[in-house]
Amino acid sequence: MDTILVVNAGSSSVKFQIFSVEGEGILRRQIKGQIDGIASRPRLRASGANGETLAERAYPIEAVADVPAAMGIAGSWLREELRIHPIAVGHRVVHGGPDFDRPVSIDHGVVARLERFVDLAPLHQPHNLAPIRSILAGFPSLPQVACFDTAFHRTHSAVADHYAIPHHLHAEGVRRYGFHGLSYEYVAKALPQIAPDIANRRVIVAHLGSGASMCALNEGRSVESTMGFTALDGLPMGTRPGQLDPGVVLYLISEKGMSAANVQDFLYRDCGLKGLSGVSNDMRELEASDDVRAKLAIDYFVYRICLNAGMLAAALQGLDAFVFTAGIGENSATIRARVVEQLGWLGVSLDHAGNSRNSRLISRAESRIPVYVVPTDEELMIAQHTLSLLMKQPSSNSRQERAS
Ligand SMILES: Nc1ncnc2c1ncn2[C@@H]1O[C@H](COP(=O)(O)OP(=O)(O)O)[C@@H](O)[C@H]1O
Ligand SMILES: CC(=O)OP(=O)(O)O
Ligand SMILES: [Mg+2]
Repeated sequence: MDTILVVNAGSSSVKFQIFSVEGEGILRRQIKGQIDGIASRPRLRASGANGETLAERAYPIEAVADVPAAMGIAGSWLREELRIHPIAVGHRVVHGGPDFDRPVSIDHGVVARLERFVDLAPLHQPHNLAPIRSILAGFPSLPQVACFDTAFHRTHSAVADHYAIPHHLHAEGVRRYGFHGLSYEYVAKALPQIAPDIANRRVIVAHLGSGASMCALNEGRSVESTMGFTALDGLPMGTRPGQLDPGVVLYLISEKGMSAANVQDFLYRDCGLKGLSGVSNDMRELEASDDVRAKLAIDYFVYRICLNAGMLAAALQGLDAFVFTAGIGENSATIRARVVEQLGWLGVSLDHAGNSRNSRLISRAESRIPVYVVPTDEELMIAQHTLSLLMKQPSSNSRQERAS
């Protein structure tokens, strides 16, 4: 069976899927797995084509303290227990910079260009590139494809793409890229089936995971994002602050004597829900906590989602639907209920029973704006892009040399 392996390293999880290639352009999911709760309560879960459990293992926090450790565990499970031999590997690569506006076949030159963005996505890019490099070294003729979080947002207008800084900085790549593009692309492609009435209208999608952002979609294309040059901006996240006055960074440097490296570490690892609560970066733990600072962190998260919804509705000049996705958006009925309640002024009203069941449509029939929960599938987008690049290649020698 010809298979494609997909790898998606996020900030609190490593997700992977294996698809079989069945005829021209047809993919079938065979295995879906993830290690989540990295550095909080790590767990490997994997299921087969019919949803049957293939693995369910909890790990002590010290065993999976970071993404590389999780990548190692997922890699050995796939290699040693499943013995998969893919014909191609598709990777999520968070930062594509100004030049990569679509998925690309990977070679050493592409890797060298993507290494330039490690400092712009330090929680992701190194972990996205590490498996690419080791596969290039071990299986140089195994096709690999990089799919970018930034590419889907390259449709932004010039005003949405700029900061108010001198032009030469924009020319060298200091732009408002936006991230989570593979997730938004999936939602944009899924909406015509789920909600044909609104799929081509004005939709806000809230990708609420460990990293979190929101996207304004018009006719299925991204017109605005809460994230910018890096995945630090916009909503508060597990360990990142979201929108922050740059004056705070100057204060950290001048008053606290922090170096650039210290500030980078601080902004990517010590802020957000973790910094504000002092309890955890993990929404499940905050929801279970009685600590007043955990409550403040959740209040802040909800408040900023609603502020940003106003901004994106302004970018869209109105709103026809709202979509929740990603770890928190798909699973936390409480956060969704609080967001919808605070957006009541927009004419949204919640179907509480549907919301507690994580139904697809969670707004009431009389709600002026329908609200949906759409489980994202970044890995399916990556597999589709990988297969279409594979089919464009004149001849692939991947079938002779497969990963073992
Ligand atoms: N049942 C749940 N209730 C509340 N939050 C949840 C639930 N399940 C997952 N989450 C949260 O989702 C987040 C992880 O989302 P995910 O999209 O997997 O993140 P990433 O891809 O950025 O690693 C964590 O904050 C986790 O606590
Ligand atoms: C870009 C980003 O923050 O990704 P994730 O949510 O997967 O950490
Ligand atoms: Mg993610």
